[in-house]
Amino acid sequence: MAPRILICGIIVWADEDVKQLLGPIAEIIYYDSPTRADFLQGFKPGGKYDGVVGIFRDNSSADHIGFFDKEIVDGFSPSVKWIAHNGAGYDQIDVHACKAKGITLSNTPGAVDDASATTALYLLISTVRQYAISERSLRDGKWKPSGLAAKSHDLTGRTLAILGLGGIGMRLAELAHAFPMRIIYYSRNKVADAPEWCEYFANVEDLLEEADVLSVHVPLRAETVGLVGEKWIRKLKKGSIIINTARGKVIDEDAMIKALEDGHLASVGLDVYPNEPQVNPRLLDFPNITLLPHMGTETQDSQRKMEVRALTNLKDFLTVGKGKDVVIEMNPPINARL
Ligand SMILES: O=C(O)C(=O)CO
Repeated sequence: MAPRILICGIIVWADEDVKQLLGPIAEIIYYDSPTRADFLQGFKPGGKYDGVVGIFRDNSSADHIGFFDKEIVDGFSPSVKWIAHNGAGYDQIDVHACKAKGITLSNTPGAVDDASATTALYLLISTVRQYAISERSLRDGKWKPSGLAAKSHDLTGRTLAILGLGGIGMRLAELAHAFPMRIIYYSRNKVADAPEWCEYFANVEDLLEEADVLSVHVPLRAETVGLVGEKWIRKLKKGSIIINTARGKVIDEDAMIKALEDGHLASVGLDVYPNEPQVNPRLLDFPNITLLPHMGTETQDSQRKMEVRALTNLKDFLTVGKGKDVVIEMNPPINARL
């Protein structure tokens, strides 16, 4: 009997790839659960998802069944061995519950780098040049607001501090280096293959003191909730800017809003929020900030790359027993052979 793979979400761009990659080697079933209770019921012996060995998951499934938290993961049949998440951030999945149950989790790093880094670049340019306020002024029939130049700068020669030099942070560094901006970064460890123009700071507070713009690229984990808080924000120079395309909860939103109110921060550019899709109404009152509705991977090219990459991880799991892109918390790896 062919191993069963559950598509838990929506495959938008890689419909043909599903057939090619998994069709010959698996029985593909599509989730059909309007509620969490129905989803969990499906994994009971004889249920519609019983015997599934691998799951493709994307964030759209959360609208019906919620996050892959401990309750969901614990409810999977023992046959489930692999979850291929379609996305770079996997904070909607309880990775420790997966590990405890012998389920390997993979994500799609790399596939999102271009689209997410260009989103950060857009926010960087928009905030430094105050484009959001000027566009609003034009739409209101008022041409440009007076005094804008006094609040706006060239990017050339200014310092971009990158918090977390993974794939997205590195791609943004390359793009911003073209101005050129000065690029500095903080990561837990110096990145071995970072170019020499990317200056490493072992001490985050030294980095913050040098930054004109701080761009956040760390994943959301228990230890990164509120990482960019009052103390770090106040270490930034007066008039600096924060860009966030990572996860909303990595920044202490109240501390950030306070710093916008008292002028310590000149602007922020946000693509992510603590409780998406809700956006704190206090943010909407600032004309000088740029807000996007989580556009980080809203391109067909990136979304297709992500879908193919997640499906390929499942194919590799089925054919050679291990997929690529296993998330870091899975170390040492689980032997996921069928
Ligand atoms: O891939 C992800 O996790 C994203 O949030 C992209 O914006």
